[in-house]
Amino acid sequence: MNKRLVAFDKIGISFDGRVLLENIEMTISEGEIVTLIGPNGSGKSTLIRTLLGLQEATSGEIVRHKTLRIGYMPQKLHIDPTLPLTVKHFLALVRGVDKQQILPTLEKLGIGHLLRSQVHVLSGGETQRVLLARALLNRPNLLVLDEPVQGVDVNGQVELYNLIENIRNELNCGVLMVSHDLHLVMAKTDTVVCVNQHVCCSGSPQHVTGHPAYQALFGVPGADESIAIYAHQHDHVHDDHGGILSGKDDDAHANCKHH
Ligand SMILES: Nc1ncnc2c1ncn2[C@@H]1O[C@H](COP(=O)(O)OP(=O)(O)OP(=O)(O)O)[C@@H](O)[C@H]1O
Repeated sequence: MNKRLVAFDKIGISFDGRVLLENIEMTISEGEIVTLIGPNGSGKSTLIRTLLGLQEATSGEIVRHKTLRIGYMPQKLHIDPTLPLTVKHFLALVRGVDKQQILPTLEKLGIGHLLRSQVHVLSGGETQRVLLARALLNRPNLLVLDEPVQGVDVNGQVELYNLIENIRNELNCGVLMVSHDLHLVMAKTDTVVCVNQHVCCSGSPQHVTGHPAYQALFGVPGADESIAIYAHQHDHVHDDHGGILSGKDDDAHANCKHH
């Protein structure tokens, strides 16, 4: 059986007394692709930051397997555009990197030809692959990807998701990713976790997309299935502290795991 790499155990996060997340339960095992979805500002990146140890949880704990080794791919590359920096030098900055692995890793991701390119001239898709290469050079057993296809066109998105799936198949690593795309990502995911203050629903893509809580949150496109539109129907009301107000909108949470 694949080993469990991470378990979020009743994680709660509040800022200035405002509850952002509560009672978050989620696990990621080797070989498993888990995708976090949820509306803007629902705390997906904050959960990732908590896993990375950059944000403290207000309650609960994250249980990490003793062998856990994370390769993290951030949403964006923040580098001063006036700073001359080649892809090779950028990747050589990875702590403990085996420099012999830089070119093979780039080649595996189809960007070996970019070795001597300046990082700030790369396209959106090329930048994402370089960031993925950096995450892989950390020799992870868990890849953590925060919106990995951001700034990439639809064809590029399909290719990137295919790459991520191939990497998982090859390394048997776990993958935790945040995504706003509901259609493409579903096909590449073992487990979907839908957060909106709490875990509204989770499970296989088939289970989640058929779940009333998911359907209450996301508009599912009917006529044109070729492109999924991220449509968050915010059909319940939060109070000033992020709590969910009761009333006629209760149905949106009627099927949630946590109240
Ligand atoms: N350190 C912090 N102090 C105060 N508020 C914070 C802090 N970090 C995050 N927040 C707030 O928490 C909320 C959730 O932010 P987060 O970036 O995790 O959401 P998200 O689900 O990733 O959003 P998006 O889909 O837009 O990327 C935001 O309102 C943000 O301003």
